Amino acid sequence: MLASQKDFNNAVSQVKLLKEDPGNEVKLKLYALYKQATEGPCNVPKPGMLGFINKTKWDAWNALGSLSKEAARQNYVDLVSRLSASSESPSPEAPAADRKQPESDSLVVTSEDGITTIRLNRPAKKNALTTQMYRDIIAALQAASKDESAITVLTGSGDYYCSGNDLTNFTHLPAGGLEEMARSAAALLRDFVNCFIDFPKPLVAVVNGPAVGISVTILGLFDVVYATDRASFHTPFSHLGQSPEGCSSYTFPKIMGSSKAAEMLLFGKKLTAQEACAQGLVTEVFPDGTFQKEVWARLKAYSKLPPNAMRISKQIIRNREKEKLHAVNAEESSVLRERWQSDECMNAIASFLSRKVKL
Ligand SMILES: CCCCCCCCCCC/C=C/C(=O)SCCNC(=O)CCNC(=O)[C@H](O)C(C)(C)COP(=O)(O)OP(=O)(O)OC[C@H]1O[C@@H](n2cnc3c(N)ncnc32)[C@H](O)[C@@H]1OP(=O)(O)O
Repeated sequence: MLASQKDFNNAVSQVKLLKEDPGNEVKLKLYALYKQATEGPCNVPKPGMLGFINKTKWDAWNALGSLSKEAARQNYVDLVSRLSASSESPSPEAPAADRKQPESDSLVVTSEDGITTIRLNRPAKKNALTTQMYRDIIAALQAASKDESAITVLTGSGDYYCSGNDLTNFTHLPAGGLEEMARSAAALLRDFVNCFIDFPKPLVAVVNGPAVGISVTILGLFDVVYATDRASFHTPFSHLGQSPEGCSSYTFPKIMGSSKAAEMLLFGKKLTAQEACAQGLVTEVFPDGTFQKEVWARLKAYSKLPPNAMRISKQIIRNREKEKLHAVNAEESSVLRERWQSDECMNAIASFLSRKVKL
């Protein structure tokens, strides 16, 4: 569900309480989103060249094009909540030794040689993501964005990279029932994906085996994806009565063209590593026998490059897409919230859990 008028009004008040000046670029973004949320698409004439400040503000508003008032309101609320969170964080640098360790053993975070590695560590369950793991990954990414490492890596332990959402997440019904469960799952999903959209450093996926569901869709938000030739890429959303997330409804058609994206996202076509590389989802495929050695040697060399230059280059490459990605994430999460309450979805999960169906 998109942010309400009340959420928006709260965010407008919160901006005035920020402890740190967010800088001109962010203030311009806030201005543009505020205008779009309250007045809709830019509808006033472009100021002349002499009114430099007004022209800059007009350009920022106009750049939002036909973004709906609701999506602009949501993006404004998200931006303010990120600003509030970062202005409350105690220190800009969190050295690896001080890093808060994840709550569960299913995630292991290490920092070495300029690389922070976030490892999914639930091999007996093919690294399926529990609710706690989503939360731990959010915390790990937030810490990695501020630590001293140059590059951040996500990878898996064992023979799988990740089998996607742990389908038993949906079996623990809270007191508010299915509706409440879908609401909180959508909120968690949105926060999780937002962290990938906003991650400021080079983000690399080291895909050590098959990948399913959300672990595949978020690959479109990584900067580089290295895969073993044993990996496969599977998004069986229709089989599960669900719909795409991780911004894949936007990134996949952009990466591979709409018909190849449709075959994956609508029909659940599973790609081999070589196919995923040919489609542009994977950067490079390595033979399984030498995968770890080759990939880590390469990442160690890259981690010695000047970190600020890499951050700034990433910013240039990604920034103009960010608002769009936040809007896509909000929409996908809201659609899934409905899907999770559907019979199609509940039956599919029940079938998996009763061992009748394997994907
Ligand atoms: C309040 C609510 C919180 C909500 C949390 C946030 C929600 C965000 C959700 C975002 C939407 C995400 C969507 C997706 O990711 S869709 C994809 C979901 N994944 C699957 O459907 C994969 C299901 N698994 C399989 O089909 C097979 O297990 C697999 C092909 C992956 C492997 O088969 P294989 O035969 O090699 O191995 P096993 O099946 O024997 O697996 C070993 C054990 O691991 C368990 N397992 C594997 N995957 C999952 C999974 N995704 N969820 C739960 N459990 C999983 C499997 O059951 C085996 O367990 P046992 O040894 O106990 O039998």
